Amino acid sequence: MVITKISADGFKNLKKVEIYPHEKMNIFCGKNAQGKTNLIEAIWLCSGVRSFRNTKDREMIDINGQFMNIDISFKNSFRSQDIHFAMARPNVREKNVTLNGVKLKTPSKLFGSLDCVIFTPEDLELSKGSPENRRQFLDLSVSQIKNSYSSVISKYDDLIEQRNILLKNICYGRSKREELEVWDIQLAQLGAYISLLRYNYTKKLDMFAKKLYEDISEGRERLELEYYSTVYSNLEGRKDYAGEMAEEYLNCLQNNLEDDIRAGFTQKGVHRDDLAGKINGLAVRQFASQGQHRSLALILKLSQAYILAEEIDDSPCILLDDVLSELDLSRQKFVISKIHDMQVFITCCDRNIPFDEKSHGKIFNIENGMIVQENK
Ligand SMILES: Nc1ncnc2c1ncn2[C@@H]1O[C@H](COP(=O)(O)OP(=O)(O)OP(=O)(O)O)[C@@H](O)[C@H]1O
Repeated sequence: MVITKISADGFKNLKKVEIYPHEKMNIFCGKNAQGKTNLIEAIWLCSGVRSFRNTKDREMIDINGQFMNIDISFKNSFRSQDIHFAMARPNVREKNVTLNGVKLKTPSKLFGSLDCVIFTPEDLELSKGSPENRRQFLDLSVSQIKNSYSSVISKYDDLIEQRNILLKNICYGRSKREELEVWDIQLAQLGAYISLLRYNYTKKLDMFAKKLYEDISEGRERLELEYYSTVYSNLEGRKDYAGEMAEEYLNCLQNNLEDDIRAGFTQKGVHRDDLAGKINGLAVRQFASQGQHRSLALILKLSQAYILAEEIDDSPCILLDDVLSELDLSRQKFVISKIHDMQVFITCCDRNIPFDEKSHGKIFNIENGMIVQENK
């Protein structure tokens, strides 16, 4: 997949942007607060996934302006496509989003057209940070290859919230235990399905990540990844998420009920699971060094890109927002060597990036929301 043209105007501080990216490497250089991340965010928005910065709709439009529009043309080996994304004040909820001229109901309908993988500095904390980050990583990864999955996750989150409110009400004698059943049955069905999808994805992840980790550690370290479930002791070979697995999930919720009432929240379930790893047999969480955490985080993101590429039978666009400057030279070279045959958008403040721009890419300069190509 290759983005051939990006136009943007009025998206945050971006002004009259019109660029024709290189089909491989694109580097966007600029001082702080010039609009580099805004450009990455504009591309990401057109992938149909919500803003990675949690930007509210009204914040997307230039504070001094009334409208914003983003236009992206991209192609794969079969066809060329166009995305148009626009909105205007005051009614920012009403977005004008079209794919190849056809109006879409919501921006999320763009999902699955322009496939992107994004690396941000926060992703470098993926291994070391909280389990919540890894669950979000798994959920985004699964939703990229299974369209309906993100709505399952939001439904599960709503149910858990309802259940937790009810648990507190039971604790204070305001509700009865029997009222839980209706929530638990639904939770068990969704939870079993989520467990299975995350488990299957983790198996793929393990396959790609093992090989990449061996490369980054020059054969010295062996990585194993596994899905840590708070409900199931073993998910190997399981398929019947609507039957046996849902039943086991329900039993788990019911067996923990008294503890949950005391705690005031649901202590077991996919909202408490984790992606766990071992390096040379030692648990990453307890024993990994800073460098090992960082390498693992990179490898998880690279594996995400490789799995998506395999699924869509094409390479996704890679968006690296201010990540390389956080890495030492050998890791920078490693990352670039693993994505050099995909289209890449890199933002940075300085241009000490290990690649030969003359033969392999374009460099753009960003200043005050305006973008100019440097090496024509
Ligand atoms: N709605 C908006 N309207 C106008 N300007 C905005 C809006 N939202 C953000 N900005 C401006 O965009 C600029 C930030 O752009 P961006 O986050 O892309 O910076 P950056 O070039 O990536 O910087 P850094 O290297 O520091 O991360 C800030 O100056 C901010 O004030």
